[in-house]
Amino acid sequence: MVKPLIAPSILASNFADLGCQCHKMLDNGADWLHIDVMDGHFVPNISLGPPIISSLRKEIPRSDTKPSFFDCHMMVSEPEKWVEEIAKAGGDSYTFHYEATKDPLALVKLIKSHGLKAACAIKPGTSVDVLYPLGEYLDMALVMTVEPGFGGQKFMADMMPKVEALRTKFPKLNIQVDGGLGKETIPAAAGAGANVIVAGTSCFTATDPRELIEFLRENVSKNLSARGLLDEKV
Ligand SMILES: O=C(CO)[C@@H](O)[C@H](O)COP(=O)(O)O
Repeated sequence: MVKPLIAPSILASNFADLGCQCHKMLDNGADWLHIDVMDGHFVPNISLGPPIISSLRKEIPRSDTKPSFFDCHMMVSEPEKWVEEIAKAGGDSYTFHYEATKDPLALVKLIKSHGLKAACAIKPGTSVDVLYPLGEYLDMALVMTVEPGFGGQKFMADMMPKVEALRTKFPKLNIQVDGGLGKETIPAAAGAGANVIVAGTSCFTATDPRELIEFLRENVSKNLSARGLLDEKV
C-alpha cells in the first residue's frame, strides 16, 4: 500500500526567504520538502548544498506531529561523496541519479547505512529497465519528467509509460515524478501510478497553495484507490 505524498520543490522558492516559504508549504498541507542539490557538473546549474540543508533543518526540526521530511534529490556527478554530509545536515532521503554512479547497489547500501531512505532517479533519456534490478532495494524510484537542472520546464508526458511499468512491477514502491507538475499534468502522472509528486513552480506561485496541494493529493488518491493500492492511514 502506498500514500499520496506531495513534495514542493524548493528550487522554485525565493531563497532569500527560504525558511518562511518552506513553513508556508508545510502549513498548507505539503508532506515533504523536495530539495534539489545541483553541482554544476551533473547538471548545468548550481543550487544549494549541505550548509543550507543544515540551516533549514534547524528551522524545521524533525517531528512526529508535523511534516518535516527532507527529500534530497542529488543532481551531482559523484553521489557517493555526499551521503555522509547530507545525513549530518538533516536529510531524510537521498536520491542519486542512475547515470552518475558505476555501482548503484553499493550506493544504496551506503545510503541506508547512514540512516537515510534510498532512491534512484532516471533522466528522460534513460530506460526504465535499469531500475528493475534495483527496485526491491529502493525506498523510491524517481522518473524525471523534465531534463534535470532547472525548474519551470514543460512536463514530458511521454515518460508516463515508465511510471506505469514501474507501478506494475513494484506495486508498493514509492514512485516519484518531478518536473512540470501542476493542475494540468497531474491527471497523466497520477493515472500512470505515480504517488510522490514534486511540484515547484506550481506550488510556489499558487495563490492558494492549500487548494493546489489538495488537488494534487486527490488525483493521486483516486488513482491509487482504483488500483487497490491506497494506504488510507494518516
Ligand atoms: O529537479 C528538478 C529540476 O532539475 C525539479 O525538482 C524542478 O525544480 C521541478 O520544478 P517545476 O518543474 O515543478 O517548476
